[in-house]
Amino acid sequence: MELSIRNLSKTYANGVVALDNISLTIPSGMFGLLGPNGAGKSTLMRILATLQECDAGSVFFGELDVLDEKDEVRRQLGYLPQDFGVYPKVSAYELLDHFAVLKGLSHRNRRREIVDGLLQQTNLFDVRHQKLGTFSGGMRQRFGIAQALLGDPKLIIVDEPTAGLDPQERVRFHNLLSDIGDDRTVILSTHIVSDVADLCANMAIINKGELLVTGATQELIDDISCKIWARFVDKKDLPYFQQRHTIISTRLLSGRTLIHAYSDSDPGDGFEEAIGDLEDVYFATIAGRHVTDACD
Ligand SMILES: Nc1ncnc2c1ncn2[C@@H]1O[C@H](COP(=O)(O)OP(=O)(O)OP(=O)(O)O)[C@@H](O)[C@H]1O
Repeated sequence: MELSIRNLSKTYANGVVALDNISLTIPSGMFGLLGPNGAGKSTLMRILATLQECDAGSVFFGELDVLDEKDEVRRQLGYLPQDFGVYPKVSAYELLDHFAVLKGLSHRNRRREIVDGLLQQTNLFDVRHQKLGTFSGGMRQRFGIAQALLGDPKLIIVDEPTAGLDPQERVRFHNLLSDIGDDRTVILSTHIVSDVADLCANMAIINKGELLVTGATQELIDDISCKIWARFVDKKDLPYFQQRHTIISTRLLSGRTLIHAYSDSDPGDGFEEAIGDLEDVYFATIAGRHVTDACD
């Protein structure tokens, strides 16, 4: 089912404009919401999860008025917040069972079936009697997904779920997310470009409360692919290149400084054509470059 956000705005009491007239259509499947810290992602996620009020705008999930019919939304929604805390002294099974009761699963045997199933799906069944305080970051996040899946929601929101996970745990977590994204609408909010590149068929980039671009991830990459030029430089020469070219990223590769320039045609100066990727889309968009003109 499609989530339709129209003209959504939110300004905090201190005057910070967290969301500035955002309109966005989120189709089913995995959708990546990408933006730097402070972009407004969590504010948007909390509004969608009915935990915060907006100032103006509308949100519909299919026919459901998300801003108005909060109780119904809560029944249909799974949410993994950025700061998902667990009770360290209870076991995974006990806490998930408790959440299941809160979700309205009152029938004992049925609840047991569902809780066991979710623990299996998130690969936590073997450790279900272990106290949550002993869990690693990755295990805790997988537990967070298990609780978000209670009640078989059609809309799932996960807010920066991979921050702090080691590479192996991230891969495991990605696989889990991609499994649950098959027949649902899953919004993944993150500042990690590769989370979106790995998982999301559709995406948006927001910064400072504004929607900068949205579309199919592969199309956005295709649109920029012919406009990225790369070269290694000595660090001391960086200001020279920054003055003469539109440098969208500077990164270290095996200890050497690699710069990417954005240009419709060969910028000269020793740059070579590079194959643009989602990081280039992200950096060029944040730098205020227009990236939606297709390549020839
Ligand atoms: N309760 C609040 N009161 C005032 N300002 C706030 C409040 N919550 C967030 N902000 C500000 O609103 C802006 C957007 O914050 P938000 O947390 O939505 O961004 P974010 O993209 O989720 O970033 P992060 O990844 O750091 O959480 C930031 O400038 C932030 O400082």
